[in-house]
This record gives sequence, structure tokens and C-alpha cells, in this order.
Amino acid sequence: MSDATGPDTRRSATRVKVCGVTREADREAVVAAGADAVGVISGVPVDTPREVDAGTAGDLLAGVPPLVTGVLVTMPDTVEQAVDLATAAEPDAVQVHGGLSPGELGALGRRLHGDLVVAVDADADDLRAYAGPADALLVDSVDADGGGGTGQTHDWERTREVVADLDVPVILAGGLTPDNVAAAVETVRPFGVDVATGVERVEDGERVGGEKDSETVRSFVAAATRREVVA
Ligand SMILES: O=C(O)c1ccccc1N[C@@H]1O[C@H](COP(=O)(O)O)[C@@H](O)[C@H]1O
Repeated sequence: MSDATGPDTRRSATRVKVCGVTREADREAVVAAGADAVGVISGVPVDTPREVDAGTAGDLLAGVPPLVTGVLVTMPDTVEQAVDLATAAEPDAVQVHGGLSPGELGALGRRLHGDLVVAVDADADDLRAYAGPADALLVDSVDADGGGGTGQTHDWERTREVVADLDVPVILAGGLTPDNVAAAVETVRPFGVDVATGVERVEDGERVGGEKDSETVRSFVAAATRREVVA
């Protein structure tokens, strides 16, 4: 346990995913910032500036270098739909939001070449049922359709209990920013954190959805992993 003066050097480093990448330059900035994973969103029935078509998803994911995980984020109606998209985009991992059942997610996981990250609503009562088929559980502040990208935080104390209760790696998502991610990590102690809107460009006070700000990405990774920000 860390004392009041220094970091807990025994704590394993928090893994960082930056999601909703739509441009090659942003993918390069995320990798350069030291993120462990890059998320690309495709095949979602919600209105979001961060979605790209299957071909663009494949191109963006193909450019993710070794030692960095390329994650396809999608909301399939069926297992087959997810398998088809993953076959086209060839991600290292697939993150699934939406309404598939634990049984369907198990079937999907057996058909994927890579890992399956299951996104669940932080407020749901049956989180644990989804841990079984998941290689990692992403606990997010989702909208009514189960989609993420809300930019909203949730009750981190509750998610900390989920982390303590489950063996599967838990990834914390929802409303994270460079300013709150250190507190989120301290509270929840997740395996990893995931961010989409909190690192997007702001122009004239307005967030430019789908476009990352490279300095904000660097600050987020540093804050999440307690590295010094190098200009
Ligand atoms: O980002 C989106 O628009 C999105 C749409 C549909 C499914 C998932 C989506 N994003 C995921 O939500 C988390 C949290 O987003 P935020 O940081 O609160 O904006 C994001 O990391 C993606 O995995």
C-alpha cells in the first residue's frame, strides 16, 4: 500500500485505451502517447461522430503497431453480425455493447480470433452474468441503447466493488478526462481505463466529436499511469 508521500510502486500499471479514433493521425498520436489500446467504432445503431464504416475501421486497425491492441467497438444485433464485421476489420480484440445475452456472447467469444471485451452498464444489476464470456469487462456509463460515448461518469465506488468481486479484468469507462482519471484509478483500481470524448479537440468552446487532441491524449495517459507529461 502506498504511504501518503509516494506512489504505490507495487500497483500494476493501469492499462489505457483511447477509443473512438476516426483518423490515422489520431491513431498515431494515441500510440505515441503510450496508450495500450486504440478503439475504433463501427456497426453501432446510435448517433455518434466517432463511428466509421467497416472498411475505414479495417484500415485504422491495420495500422496499429505490435504491442498495442487494436479494438473494434461495435453493437451487433446478432452474433453473426459481429463475426462478419470482425472478419472484415481484423481487430486484435472486439468490444461489444448492446443487447447480446451472456450465452450469445459466449458463442461470439468462441468464434473470434482475439479477445472479447464485454461492455456493461455500470448501473445494471446483473453485471456478473456477463463476466463469464468476457476476457475483460468494460463498465461504462451507457445510454438507453447500451451505447457508450456519453461523456458521463458513474458511481465509481460501486464499480470498485465489482472489481473486488470479479476475477475478470475490469476496464473503467464513462466520462473520464485527464482531470479525473487519477481519482478514478485511485478509487476503482481497475485493470484499465477507457476514454473517448474526454480527449477530443475543443474549438471555440465546442467539442469536435471524432477528433482527438494529441496533448490531451498525452495528459490522459500520463494521469492514468502517473507518468510525467513530456512536452
Ligand atoms: O464513443 C461512442 O460514441 C460509442 C458509441 C457506441 C458504443 C460505444 C461508444 N464508445 C465507448 O464508450 C466509452 C466511454 O465513452 P466516453 O469516454 O464517456 O465518451 C468509450 O471509451 C468507448 O469504449
